[in-house]
Amino acid sequence: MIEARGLAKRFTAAKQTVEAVHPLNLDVATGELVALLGPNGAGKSTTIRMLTTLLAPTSGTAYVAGHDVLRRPRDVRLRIGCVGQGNGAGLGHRGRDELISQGRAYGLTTAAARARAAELIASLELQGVADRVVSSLSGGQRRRLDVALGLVHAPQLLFLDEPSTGLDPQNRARLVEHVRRLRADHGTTVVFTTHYLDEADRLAERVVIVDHGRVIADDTPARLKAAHAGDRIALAFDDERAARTAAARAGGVEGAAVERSANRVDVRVAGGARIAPRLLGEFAAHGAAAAEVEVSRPTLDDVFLNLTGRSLREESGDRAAADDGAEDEEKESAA
Ligand SMILES: Nc1ncnc2c1ncn2[C@@H]1O[C@H](COP(=O)(O)OP(=O)(O)OP(=O)(O)O)[C@@H](O)[C@H]1O
Repeated sequence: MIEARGLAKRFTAAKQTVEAVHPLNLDVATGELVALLGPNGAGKSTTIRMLTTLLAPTSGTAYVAGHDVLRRPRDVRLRIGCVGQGNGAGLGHRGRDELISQGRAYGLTTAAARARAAELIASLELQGVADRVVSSLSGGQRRRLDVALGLVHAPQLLFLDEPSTGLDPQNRARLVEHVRRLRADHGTTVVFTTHYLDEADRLAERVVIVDHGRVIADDTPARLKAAHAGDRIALAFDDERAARTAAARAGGVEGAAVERSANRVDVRVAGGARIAPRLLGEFAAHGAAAAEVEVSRPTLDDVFLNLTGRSLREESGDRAAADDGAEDEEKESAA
């Protein structure tokens, strides 16, 4: 469904060059549900904009839904849906009318566009919402309407750029459910970006982690966690002496990474739940009984931390910093 080879984008602005996307190879098979994950400014949106024909690559090629994004942008656009970071619907219009006009723009007859709008309203639970003007809708309702707009022409491939940003947890969960159902019911291939690591973990079958414009990992969430992050055994002791003894004992466990800070010890190791009871017994036998213990499974953030030495969470706060001072010199391909 997607075959990108050496796809790259360089922006030049105010005598500064930003390598937004380094030559990137990406294959997405039909029906896959793929998350692009990375900190602000990593190059996720730029990648999606190149794949959706909105931005011309500096170099490289990409076939999307069977067509070359540079040579056959129209054919690509007819086959894909794209929900960007902004709202797609006109604020003064009713959602249903927006859906119908979008259907007409894709060549459906008025009757077919009406039927399609009704179908999407039902499947995205927009009854009662679609007949109000867009400006009166909540963020979550608008986001669902945006997704519906992206689906009017029944695309084979749907791109969602941060679909859940700004939504409350309940609406995020609903959107995730809708995306899942979409794939189950229609076999739609979905590529989405997100800053929510738990969302990528729960929804995606495959996670492509991007950092500084490069793909640094690409696998299922489970395999990424197994390969790059162990379970975490967090321990607290009554005093520092006990913590030091425990850290030394834990250091003897094969493959364990141990960190101590005052009376706290963190052990990263595969199979932590199995290893923890044995360790606790060993600590106690050496006069260093633990006061508290917590075993947690790794997250995708632990994977990122392990790969880059930085936390995705620390970096996802300041969007403005990533875009700072960059004038827009991109070349938009004609609509
Ligand atoms: N039009 C532009 N002109 C100049 N630089 C740009 C432009 N668009 C993006 N960039 C730069 O390219 C890099 C990648 O940006 P991009 O928006 O693709 O990142 P992202 O991973 O989508 O980030 P976010 O999570 O914040 O949306 C950043 O350094 C950004 O400042």
